[in-house]
Amino acid sequence: MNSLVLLTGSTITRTVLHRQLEEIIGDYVGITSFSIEEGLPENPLENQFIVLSHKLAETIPSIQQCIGPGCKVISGKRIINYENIDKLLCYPTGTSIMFINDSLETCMETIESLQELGINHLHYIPCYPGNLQFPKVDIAVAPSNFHQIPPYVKEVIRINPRLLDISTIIQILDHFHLTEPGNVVSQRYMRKIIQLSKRLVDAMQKANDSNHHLHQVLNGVNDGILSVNKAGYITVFNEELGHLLNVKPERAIGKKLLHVLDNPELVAFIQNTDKEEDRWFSLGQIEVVVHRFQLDTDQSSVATFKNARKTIELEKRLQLELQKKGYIAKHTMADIVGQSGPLVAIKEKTMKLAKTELPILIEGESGTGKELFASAIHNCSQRSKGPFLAVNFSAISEDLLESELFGYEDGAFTGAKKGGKVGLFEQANGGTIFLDEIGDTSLKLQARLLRVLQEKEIMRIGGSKIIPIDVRIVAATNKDLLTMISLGKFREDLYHRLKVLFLHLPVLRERSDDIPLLIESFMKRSGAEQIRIMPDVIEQLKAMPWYGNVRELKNTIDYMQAVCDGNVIRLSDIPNKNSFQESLRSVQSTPAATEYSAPASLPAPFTFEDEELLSLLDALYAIRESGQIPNRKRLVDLSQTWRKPLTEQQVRYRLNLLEQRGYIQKNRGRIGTTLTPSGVAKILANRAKKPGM
Ligand SMILES: Nc1ncnc2c1ncn2[C@@H]1O[C@H](COP(=O)(O)OP(=O)(O)OP(=O)(O)O)[C@@H](O)[C@H]1O
Repeated sequence: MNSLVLLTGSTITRTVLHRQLEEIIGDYVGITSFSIEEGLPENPLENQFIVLSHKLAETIPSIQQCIGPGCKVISGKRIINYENIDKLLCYPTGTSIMFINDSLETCMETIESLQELGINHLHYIPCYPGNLQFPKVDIAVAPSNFHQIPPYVKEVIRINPRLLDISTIIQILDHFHLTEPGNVVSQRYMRKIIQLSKRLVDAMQKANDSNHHLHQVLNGVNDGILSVNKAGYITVFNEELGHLLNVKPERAIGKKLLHVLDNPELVAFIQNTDKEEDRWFSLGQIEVVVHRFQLDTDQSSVATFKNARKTIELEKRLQLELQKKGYIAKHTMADIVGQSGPLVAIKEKTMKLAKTELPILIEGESGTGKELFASAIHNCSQRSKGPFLAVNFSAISEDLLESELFGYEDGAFTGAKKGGKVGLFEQANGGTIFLDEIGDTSLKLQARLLRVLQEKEIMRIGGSKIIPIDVRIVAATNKDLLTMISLGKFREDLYHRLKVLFLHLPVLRERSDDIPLLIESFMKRSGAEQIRIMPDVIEQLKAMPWYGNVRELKNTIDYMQAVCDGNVIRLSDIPNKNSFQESLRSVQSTPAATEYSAPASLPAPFTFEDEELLSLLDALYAIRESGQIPNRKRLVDLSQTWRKPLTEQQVRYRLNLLEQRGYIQKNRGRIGTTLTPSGVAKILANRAKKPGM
């Protein structure tokens, strides 16, 4: 039988080349192989056909000693081993790659072969014994037996020793007369080569496809996108930018930026390597906002161009959408009325805290303006263009609250809406969520909220997907959370997460100097500027304790406007003493001693125009029963048949009173006013007394 002896330097090369030859000619030729590493034959070989793994092997003395008389020797030429090399195609142009091999020569040879194969978009840095000063890069190509790769390298592409190239294989086949057309050996070799090439082509195709895809994405974007490399040449220029600048992308890519843009100020701005920045530019008829930043990897500058007019229109549309859904913050810092020391101080603090992204806890008695401040915080934060959603924890039942906040997947529970539901946290993405009355949350919900604050992600009820959310949390309470923590009713960890920043709103009795300003603003807001208020009334109002704070003051003003005669508010118009909210401390002992003041939900006996209030409550109930949403207009209409028909303002005042007494709950948006269980009980008891009503 024919025989061949393979001589190599390293064991790994011997194994790889032996396998290669075995696959091609193993059926016809007996192959023996030796490596210097493992030891060469002790006696010189005679009359053998010897294949050396490398041209240089001829010059190695131990190899020379092996070659005895009658031997025919050929030095193999080698070609890069395709296996794993296709991975290199996936890296972006210009990526730096540490290229390790046994000598500078083999490094350079292999790098050249790669470049010839078309894998020439990368920056290869040769490393070899004698020059193992590893560069600080994330990717390395290294022989499979090389193990001293620095630990910071994130990905190592292992390459097997290079294979014998086709010319060497043909020489071997020739020697054994195996090259005749149709010979199975040459066919097998060709098949192998074709398979390898096909893999390479496939990988290139994949790279092309993803390039094409990226190209489509870039051109589908509504903003102009530009990238300029370190040397000032344009590498990315999408179609939208072409429209904005009136330049065809193919005429821009590859050109120097300053030859394409004739606005030196803009060129300087884009190539400025300082921090990220936005600037407004006029380009002919078009106004654009340019955002510039630098890529860390290769110091390219990237700039996005937004058409200012379109962006403003888009923002307006977005605001309108949010408005339609009721997801906007109605109040700004300017709506917070008052010039007293405590109010000015808290406004200044609020403005500073609003600028951060951290959660804020607002504490304060009922009616001090917690919701007003939350709304103002959103509007002067960087999220002001995003949605603002307010959730009142005491107004919604626990189960409903959980599904409202987190949403649910299709079929998560009986009665779940088909197709699932997007929760409020998801809807508030990019904006602020206001968690009002946070002290009224169950421990179970507190645990879920804690996770949101810690992980900034949620999972819908019945879902398994983790959804990241970008929402700022502002929470408020009129309860003393520290006491609740000591009673085991509030989680301490949640408290600290919520209270990263903290605002304690001053009570009205500590800033009675603000009362005249507040009165003036409420009168203006309700369009009652023609009504005069006597100075002694203001003095008396300033002297009152206002346990219901600004809300109570506002309700009182509304009431006085409704009842006053001849457009003048006099002392006699101030409501009966019993109508005012009492200090909780004087009314209650436990367990709500955790609250600062009487909660609005405590049903109190009617002391003011009982009959009218009951009629109104009944009317609300009737409207709800008929499946309609009660609003002020409907209530005014209904009252026209009563002994004393009500005006819209009177209805509003009475609704406030009903809410303070805990009989109704005024909700935002489409839910409208709802009756609380105490309200329903009151109606039913009243109807039982007066069946005709
Ligand atoms: N400084 C202020 N300037 C103008 N209006 C105010 C001010 N503070 C509160 N208000 C008004 O008082 C009413 C009650 O305010 P808000 O609902 O924000 O109070 P709250 O503290 O959230 O009450 P609760 O604890 O009962 O929910 C609102 O109509 C609000 O606009």
